[in-house]
Amino acid sequence: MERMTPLVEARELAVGHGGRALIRGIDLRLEPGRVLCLLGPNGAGKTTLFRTLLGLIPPVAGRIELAGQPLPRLSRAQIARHLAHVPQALTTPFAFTALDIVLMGAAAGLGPFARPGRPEADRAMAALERLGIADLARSEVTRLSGGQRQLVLIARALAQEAAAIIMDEPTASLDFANRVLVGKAIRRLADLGTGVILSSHDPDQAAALGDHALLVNRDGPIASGPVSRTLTADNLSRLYGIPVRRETGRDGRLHFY
Ligand SMILES: Nc1ncnc2c1ncn2[C@@H]1O[C@H](COP(=O)(O)OP(=O)(O)OP(=O)(O)O)[C@@H](O)[C@H]1O
Repeated sequence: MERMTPLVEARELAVGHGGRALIRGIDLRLEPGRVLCLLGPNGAGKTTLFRTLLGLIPPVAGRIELAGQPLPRLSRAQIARHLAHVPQALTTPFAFTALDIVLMGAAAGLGPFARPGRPEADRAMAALERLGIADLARSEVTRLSGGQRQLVLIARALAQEAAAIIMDEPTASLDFANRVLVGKAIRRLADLGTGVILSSHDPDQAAALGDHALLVNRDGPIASGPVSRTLTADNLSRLYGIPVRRETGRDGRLHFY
């Protein structure tokens, strides 16, 4: 059977800062419609890996391809068509409205001198509606709560309509209802064919949302593969350096404690 070209592929990747590797030997592959969860302790290098995959910092070693094309050969606008990014937090000192921010996502695939028009505005509004925050469109983001700002960032990534989205702890600052909302939105996106790579500090969430998991700590990658085989008590105990137990609930979901 012919193998599908992955949306994102990294081989023998080493990532770090100033040429010094934090993690070495990362192999990852994201296919359309799949959710890959990255788990690891604080400071392991998850954000550094994401910034490397997005072409924002150079790899220390190894190769990255987006839809079969080497990352260094792609322009920023081309990368934006392949990969959208939901950072950990929205930081802007400017009084942008939520709609302004989401419009930036809708316009990310345009050339450097093109201006967003009606189609981009419609896409931005549709993304806000999908996350149930259309009523925030005219609100200044500096006045929104952390959770609302996070939803705006996710809407910006949706509006970009990239083939894959990288999300850095997308539900970290959300209350329970918004966590559920965003979790469902992520699964729905994947069901419609988008590839998602997300980091999480919650193995239960990774098991619920992920198809695959990649576990990395300061020693490097510990395990990767389908969630049920990768999120084992042994692997998570090694990952976090504490005893972890795993249980399968009556609903068939994995729980860790
Ligand atoms: N621009 C930078 N220059 C030098 N070192 C950096 C830079 N950004 C981050 N680091 C260091 O790289 C290491 C990994 O940071 P990173 O943010 O990638 O970890 P993380 O796994 O995402 O952590 P967390 O779970 O706490 O968000 C940390 O020790 C951090 O201090």
